[in-house]
Amino acid sequence: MLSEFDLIKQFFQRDRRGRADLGIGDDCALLTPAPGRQLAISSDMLVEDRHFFAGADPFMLGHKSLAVNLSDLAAMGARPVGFTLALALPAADPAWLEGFSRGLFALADAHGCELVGGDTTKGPLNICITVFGELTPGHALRRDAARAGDDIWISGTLGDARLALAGYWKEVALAAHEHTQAAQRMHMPTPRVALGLALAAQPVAHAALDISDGLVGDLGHILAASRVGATLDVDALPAGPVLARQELQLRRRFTAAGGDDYELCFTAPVANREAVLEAGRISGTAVTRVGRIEAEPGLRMVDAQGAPLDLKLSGWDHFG
Ligand SMILES: Nc1ncnc2c1ncn2[C@@H]1O[C@H](COP(=O)(O)OP(=O)(O)OP(=O)(O)O)[C@@H](O)[C@H]1O
Ligand SMILES: Cc1ncc(C[n+]2csc(CCOP(=O)(O)O)c2C)c(N)n1
Ligand SMILES: [Mg+2]
Repeated sequence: MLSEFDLIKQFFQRDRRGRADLGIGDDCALLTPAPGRQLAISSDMLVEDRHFFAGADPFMLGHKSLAVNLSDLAAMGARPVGFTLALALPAADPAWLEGFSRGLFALADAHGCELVGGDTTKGPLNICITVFGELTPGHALRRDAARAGDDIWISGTLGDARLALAGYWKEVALAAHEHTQAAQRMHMPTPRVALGLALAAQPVAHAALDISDGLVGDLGHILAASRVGATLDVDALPAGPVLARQELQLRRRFTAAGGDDYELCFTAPVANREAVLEAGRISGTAVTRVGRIEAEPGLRMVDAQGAPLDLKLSGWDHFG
């Protein structure tokens, strides 16, 4: 039987020296911030039966637990530095821990983000990560920084994760290979860290966030914080490759209000269009212009001809 401390030592404590002055093993980790840089901090929790199905693949769960957190750093334009991991586990299962830690560290190492501490307890499966990043003071891509006249942009594609969920829920009948492809987007999201860094560099963008609850809900946070409104061209939203083959109404619903996308939605002045495209190129991330920030409050959704669309969509709400 693995004890609590064996488990930490075997699966989470690593010998290599990292950025932290003191990592796993004491009451706190110690990190020295780089001189003149600002810390960006965010937490995200994944709960069984709410964020993932019971029996979920542990490698993909390790990846996703960190990916959704790195996505928040990306949305702020911060460079990942380190993270803590709080875990509740129903049992100390070595096979599960091996897969989980492999998925977690594969992504952590790809971003130079060090696991510096955490907490482990017995209980219903629950994974909570807190990430730490750094950025140049004044360059953070804040939700309150959108201005009337800005373009609205989206990274990558939207809706395939929601389509996969619809497949699991039997809302939509998908061929097995289509479901497998869409499910990859749901279980293994790609945090757009390089794009976030490129957008915060000049800075090129004004406001940004990552899309976790669905675009219309999340864009609403930018509009409220910035005290502006927007027109969104729903038919310009880039659908994931599997969703792109579905009918128009489903495409509209799942691109505009899917959830689990972990793409960036950001605003930038019209004068920076070429700079945004360049940020996309240097980060290897597709970027698509999908609307305009306006002084008039409210979100106006329109079709490709500019005609109003009344889609009655809202964002994911755990208590809604
Ligand atoms: N229990 C809490 N105590 C303090 N602040 C919280 C708590 N829960 C959320 N917040 C804060 O509320 C804001 C919105 O949280 P939320 O988790 O919805 O973030 P998000 O980035 O919109 O979504 P996601 O968590 O999917 O990335 C964040 O600033 C977050 O730090
Ligand atoms: C089993 C299962 N059911 C539903 C979903 C969809 N889902 C759950 S939480 C969430 C929003 C982001 O969460 P948060 O705001 O807590 O970060 C979404 C889109 C899923 N992934 N797995
Ligand atoms: Mg977020």
